[in-house]
Amino acid sequence: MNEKRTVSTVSEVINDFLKRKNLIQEESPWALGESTHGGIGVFATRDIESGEEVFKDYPVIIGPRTTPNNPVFCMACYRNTKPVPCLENCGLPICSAKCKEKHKAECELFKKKRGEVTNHINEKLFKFSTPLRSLLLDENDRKVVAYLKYHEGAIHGFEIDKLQKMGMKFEEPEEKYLRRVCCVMDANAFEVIVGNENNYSNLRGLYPLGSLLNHSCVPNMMHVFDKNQLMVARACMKIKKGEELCHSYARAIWGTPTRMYHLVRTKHFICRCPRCCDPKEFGSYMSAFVCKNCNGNVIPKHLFNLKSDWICEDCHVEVKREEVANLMLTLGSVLSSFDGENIEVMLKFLSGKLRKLVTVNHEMVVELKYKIVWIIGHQTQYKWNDIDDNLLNLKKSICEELLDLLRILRLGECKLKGLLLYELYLCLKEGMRRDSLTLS
Ligand SMILES: C[S@@+](CC[C@H](N)C(=O)[O-])C[C@H]1O[C@@H](n2cnc3c(N)ncnc32)[C@H](O)[C@@H]1O
Repeated sequence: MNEKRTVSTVSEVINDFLKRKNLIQEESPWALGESTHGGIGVFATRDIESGEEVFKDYPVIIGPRTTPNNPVFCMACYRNTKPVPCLENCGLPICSAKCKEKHKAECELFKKKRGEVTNHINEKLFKFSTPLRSLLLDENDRKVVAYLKYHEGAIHGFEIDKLQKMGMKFEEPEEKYLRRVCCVMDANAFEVIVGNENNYSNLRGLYPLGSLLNHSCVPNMMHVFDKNQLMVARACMKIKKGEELCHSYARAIWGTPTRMYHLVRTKHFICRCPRCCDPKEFGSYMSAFVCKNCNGNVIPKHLFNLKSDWICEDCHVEVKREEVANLMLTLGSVLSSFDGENIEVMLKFLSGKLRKLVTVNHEMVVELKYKIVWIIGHQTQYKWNDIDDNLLNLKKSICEELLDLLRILRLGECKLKGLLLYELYLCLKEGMRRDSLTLS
């Protein structure tokens, strides 16, 4: 990058990218500007209605995530239905002749880089392949990547170490470029899910304009991806002209310390949005524990400090941060041990032990309720025809409680609200079906 990274140079690069992808809007409701969060941000150039589409964006780099257990999928269409090893022995999965054609340039690159070729899918290679794809970018797209923000640090670039351990060799400038790409991806990439909950592929995509949205835990923007991984970014509440457009880099159903830990570790900043500034999280107490002494709410003693001890709001008894961390770990492992086969055990834990330890809206309670919502009506043993009225009503109440919580957290027309409303609608539909059977 020769020119300085300013609002005007970045705007030029982004607009050129959108033009090349045919995504330029006639009168776009956004413009880049200096953000009070630091660096560049995206701002509304007019009032925007809730639900209105604000921009579309396309990934400059996209590929598999490195998460464990990510099922292998076709490198060209990203579907995970029966990918087979590429017949050219590059080690990557591909699913059809059409996809093989699309994958040709990448196939050549990977064969050249690997040296040794084999006729099976190399799952490690697949998993760490995304940054390597940047070697296929043309000058214009490399310029886009060069203008995106990044942070250096030990946790970034491990994909390149893994590829080198697998025997790949990179010249010094190439390695430097690849490591920079990893840093840029870590700072900016979006999780992209292709498929549905039963059969999905997990990707990460670098969306140039999307990358310029700063974070807020009270976001005014949300996004979805279509089947071609095109991002559609929408307002999830009314936005006034001049306001900064922000989305959330963390899960809304995490409490403040969990979101803070995630943002510091992965994005290197401390959020100071209204929710993070309020130790009670708008009265939701999503991270509070029940005081062993007086049953009051135990909350972090100091804001914006990951090492803070905790304190009871009522009796002021202090709790060491290590004790809270251990409790969170224990609760987390209990929750992940629930596989959905026995909902009664989950319900007993929810209304029994868990409620004695944490507040009614604690993130662990929310996580468990969320699990229960996706089990009732959908999973084996708990399909609509298998459940009694009690379980049906329970699911309905949980959906309503979670929707209330989203309102308290000021999350507007977010994706989770849409999903919960849909599940609530399914409960009401099933209830009406049962009523009509009783009447007939
Ligand atoms: C995806 S980029 C967002 C655009 C970025 N501001 C830029 O200049 O390109 C993410 C980085 O922006 C900064 N950032 C985003 N939201 C922030 C916030 N709420 N407070 C402080 N820094 C923030 C952090 O450095 C973060 O790692």
